[in-house]
Amino acid sequence: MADDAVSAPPRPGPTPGGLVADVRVPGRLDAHLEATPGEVIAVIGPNGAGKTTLLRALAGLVPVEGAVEVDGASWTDPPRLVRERSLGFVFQDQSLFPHLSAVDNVAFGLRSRGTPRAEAEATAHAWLDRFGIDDLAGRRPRELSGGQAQRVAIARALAAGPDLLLLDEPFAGLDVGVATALRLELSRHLASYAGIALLVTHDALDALTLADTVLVLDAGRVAQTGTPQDVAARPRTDHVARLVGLNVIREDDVFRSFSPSAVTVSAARPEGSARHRWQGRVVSAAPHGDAVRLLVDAGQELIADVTPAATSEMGLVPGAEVWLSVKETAVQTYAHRNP
Ligand SMILES: Nc1ncnc2c1ncn2[C@@H]1O[C@H](COP(=O)(O)OP(=O)(O)OP(=O)(O)O)[C@@H](O)[C@H]1O
Repeated sequence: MADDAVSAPPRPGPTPGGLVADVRVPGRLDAHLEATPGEVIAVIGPNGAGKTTLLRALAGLVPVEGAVEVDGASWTDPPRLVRERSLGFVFQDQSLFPHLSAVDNVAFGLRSRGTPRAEAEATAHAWLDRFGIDDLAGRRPRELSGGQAQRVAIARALAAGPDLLLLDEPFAGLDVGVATALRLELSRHLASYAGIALLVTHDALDALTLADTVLVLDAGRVAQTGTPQDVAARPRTDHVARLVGLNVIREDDVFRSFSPSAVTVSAARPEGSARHRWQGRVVSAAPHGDAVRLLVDAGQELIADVTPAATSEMGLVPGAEVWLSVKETAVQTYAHRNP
């Protein structure tokens, strides 16, 4: 048994059914979401939008009004205890058990679901091996680097093949290189994971590379859902526009977005009949690739990329008054609501 399990780690769980949830936490969150088996949903939004609350509510760590249904079974009526939900989670404050070795941490979830010790350990070793850290199986969490500990935590969450995998900023606090390697590994594991994964992230790259669907939360509500490509191309909130490096303005019932490189910055009011033109004040100027990225307060914040030469010639320092304009042909217009 052990040999089999080590050479061929079990694919996570039987294919579960979908998720349908109306998650209401008074004053903090009011969100509806649906997901199908195998779907990876990136949850993005500004600080305080309710991302962590959503995950904790699905896990049963925060009491919810509404209903959570997974694979046709209610998790809320009657309320199921956290340990009775088919869940794997990596929460920022829910670190590894410090007194258990890496392999025992990974085996813990399996053991608590009744898997015999030897089988649980063999499966845990197989998962550590998949993450390339089985040689560290005997180490306690304090003897692991941040990246290694996070691999153990993700392996632990996946090992029991849960219906729902909840990852709250799994790469936060890791060095860029370590985060990049872990992102690649996670994307491999998510590709063969049969359950539904929700991944909270502040990083557009995570949303674009790991997710099938992006769910944008804003002030406790779902502001937008769609494919990563759609959300990136047609953002409906300022936060997402910033995340993907676009400007977005709202006009009546449409949004208009345009790239910072399409913005012309001038000291005087632009001639002609440019429809899109704003007067504002430079808030900040910072290097951005070969350009300088200006953040301008023009009633709303807009970003514009200019050359370093133009920055010094025009004195584009914080406080400088400027005009911004953008040609109609560089502006993408789309409806306010999902079709
Ligand atoms: N334990 C709590 N009790 C009461 N309110 C809370 C609690 N935890 C969070 N909140 C509030 O609920 C709202 C959503 O917080 P939440 O942590 O879910 O946001 P978030 O999107 O995860 O933010 P961040 O990106 O900063 O982690 C915030 O207004 C927050 O102040």
